[in-house]
Amino acid sequence: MNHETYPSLSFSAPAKINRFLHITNRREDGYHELETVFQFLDIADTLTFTRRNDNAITLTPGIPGVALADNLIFKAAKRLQDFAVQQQLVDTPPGVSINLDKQLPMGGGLGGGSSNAATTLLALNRIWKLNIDTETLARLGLQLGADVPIFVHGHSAFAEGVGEIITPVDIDCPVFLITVPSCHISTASIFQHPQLPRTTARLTTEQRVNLDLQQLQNDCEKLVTELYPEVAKLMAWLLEYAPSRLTGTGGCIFSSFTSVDDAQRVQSKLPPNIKSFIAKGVNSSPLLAELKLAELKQQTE
Ligand SMILES: C[C@](O)(CO)[C@H](O)COP(=O)(O)OP(=O)(O)OC[C@H]1O[C@@H](n2ccc(N)nc2=O)[C@H](O)[C@@H]1O
Ligand SMILES: Nc1ncnc2c1ncn2[C@@H]1O[C@H](COP(=O)(O)OP(=O)(O)OP(=O)(O)O)[C@@H](O)[C@H]1O
Repeated sequence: MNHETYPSLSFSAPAKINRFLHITNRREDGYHELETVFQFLDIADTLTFTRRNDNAITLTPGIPGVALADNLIFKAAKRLQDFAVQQQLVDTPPGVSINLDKQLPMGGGLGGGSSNAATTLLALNRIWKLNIDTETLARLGLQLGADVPIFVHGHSAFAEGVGEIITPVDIDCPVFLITVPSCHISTASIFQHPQLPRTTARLTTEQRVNLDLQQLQNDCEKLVTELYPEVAKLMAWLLEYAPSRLTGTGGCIFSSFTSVDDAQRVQSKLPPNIKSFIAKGVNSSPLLAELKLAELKQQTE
């Protein structure tokens, strides 16, 4: 048996925000068609991958309350392993030990689970030397979650369809104060709610070309603030200081500032029970640069 030891490689799984979110249609399968602009934040989980000599996929530490089989990191690794075998890209199923340093709040609309899945697909594609193209990885990712393709592509983007039709855009990169209410909001429960508006008109070509992100809203915001008084109270408080909006189906809110000092001034006044952090918007996911570096290192080895 081959007992080769492999180096460990670490990659970021950044957060995203939806700078606006329109719901334009409900499909027959229950999924919703959206129009949104995704932007990444310079805050991330870190995943460390070590190739194994056997075909096992392990994850440490686990996420309390999420079974290994339901963890999007495990699901992404398993999906890629199965695909590699089906497509005969490998002689034997490859294995990996994964370590997760979780920094992103979960279930708040920051896309941590989807981002973890995308990082796993991209990192293992490299580590297992599969050479699968980005489009195919995005397609595999879409089977795991609507937001995975955007994290695979790794650039700020206008997204439509269920989020998988992606047009890269370069947008302003404010400093954000991200506030994290204590309530957990299930994405599925918001999308299933009878009072969710679902028929916002699609943007015109003119609106798409000259995106005015200040003017465009999040269609989930009215419903979420009605259902969750804690979010309503926090939103009203933040709006006194800065333009503020819900990300995804909530409950995290992002407030925009031109400097870290300004964001910190408001952060210092927040009620003590509200968790928060300051992050900058970025147009390119830090993961892209890390993958490029790993590729260069591999070439010189
Ligand atoms: C709303 C967003 O946060 C915008 O970024 C995302 O599109 C949600 O993406 P996600 O959490 O990866 O969502 P998924 O795990 O794919 O779906 C969770 C649930 O939300 C609903 N869902 C999700 C995305 C979408 N475009 N339409 C939907 O109706 C579905 O009921 C689905 O069962
Ligand atoms: N690796 C993972 N990281 C985070 N959550 C995960 C992971 N794997 C599975 N999950 C499950 O997914 C749920 C949603 O987590 P996530 O952080 O992606 O939410 P979110 O930011 O609201 O996502 P979105 O904006 O895409 O709706 C969690 O509550 C958890 O049960």
